[in-house]
Amino acid sequence: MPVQRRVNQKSTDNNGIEKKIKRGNAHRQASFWKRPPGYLLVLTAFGVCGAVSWLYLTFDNEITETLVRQGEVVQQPKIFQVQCSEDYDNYKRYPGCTPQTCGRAVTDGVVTHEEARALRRLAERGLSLAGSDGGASILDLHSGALSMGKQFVNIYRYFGERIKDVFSEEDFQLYRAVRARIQGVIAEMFGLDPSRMYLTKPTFFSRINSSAAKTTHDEYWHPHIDKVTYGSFDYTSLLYLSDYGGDFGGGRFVFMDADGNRTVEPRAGRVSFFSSGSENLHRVEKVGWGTRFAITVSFTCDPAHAIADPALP
Ligand SMILES: O=C(O)CCC(=O)C(=O)O
Ligand SMILES: [Fe+2]
Repeated sequence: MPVQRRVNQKSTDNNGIEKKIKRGNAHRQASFWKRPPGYLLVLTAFGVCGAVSWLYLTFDNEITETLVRQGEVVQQPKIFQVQCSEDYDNYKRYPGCTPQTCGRAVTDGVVTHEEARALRRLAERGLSLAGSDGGASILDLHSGALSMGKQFVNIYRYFGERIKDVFSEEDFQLYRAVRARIQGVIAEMFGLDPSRMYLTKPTFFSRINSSAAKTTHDEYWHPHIDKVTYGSFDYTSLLYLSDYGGDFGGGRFVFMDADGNRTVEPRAGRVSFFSSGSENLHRVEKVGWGTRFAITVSFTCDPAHAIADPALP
């Protein structure tokens, strides 16, 4: 797995750096008694610093480019093409849906501020019923899964008829309308037939704060590939419901490319979408303060993995 390779490579590099520094120290200690000229010590120090910086910049992969800032308003999708990974050679192809070209895009022109506010209120109401003991809680309106303590409950079973006091038919209509618009914009950007792509599970609201993780479910920050993590995903979309820098700090979305990191700063109403293969390895930065709300809405090309829109039971 690329994630694994990166980690191993990094620790090998760190070992290399450590060895270099240790070698440098040993050299300095041995030659101290011979009192070398001062300029040699200065040159050695510069050399070691230079080598360490070069190795760090080359291999640490912490060089970051911001694709879209929170304060920017992107009415038409801002598109970033990336080469499709070779994984697609091993997947079944679905005409009109399987990516021919891969990439990512961000748009603020699909969901209005009012819709984002209404969806955020929906998320707040639902997640206030329970929530994780750690920093990351989810609410899946399709399956009914809601984080509770260190596990999940099914809101439809747990709350029964009372769930109708929490969510209204209009809430579900709004989810459906927004889902359909996101599907349309993904189809347009990737040149797909929207009737050949299907909503898939899980589709969930997330609420993240800076509380310490209590279980692995709270560890949202790990690098991952959605197609690997979720299986059925072909296109992932994220609808942000709160503002980076205003509602929370940290929590930027990070594409981890071979030549560096590229971030998207969440903004309420912003939709970020991408092909779900390993060309779009990504992670979420740890949230440092405040609360971050988002919805993950994803699509599959495989009709066998299609799900219906969430609905009140
Ligand atoms: O919330 C985000 O920005 C990303 C979440 C994510 O990577 C996922 O749901 O797979
Ligand atoms: Fe993801």
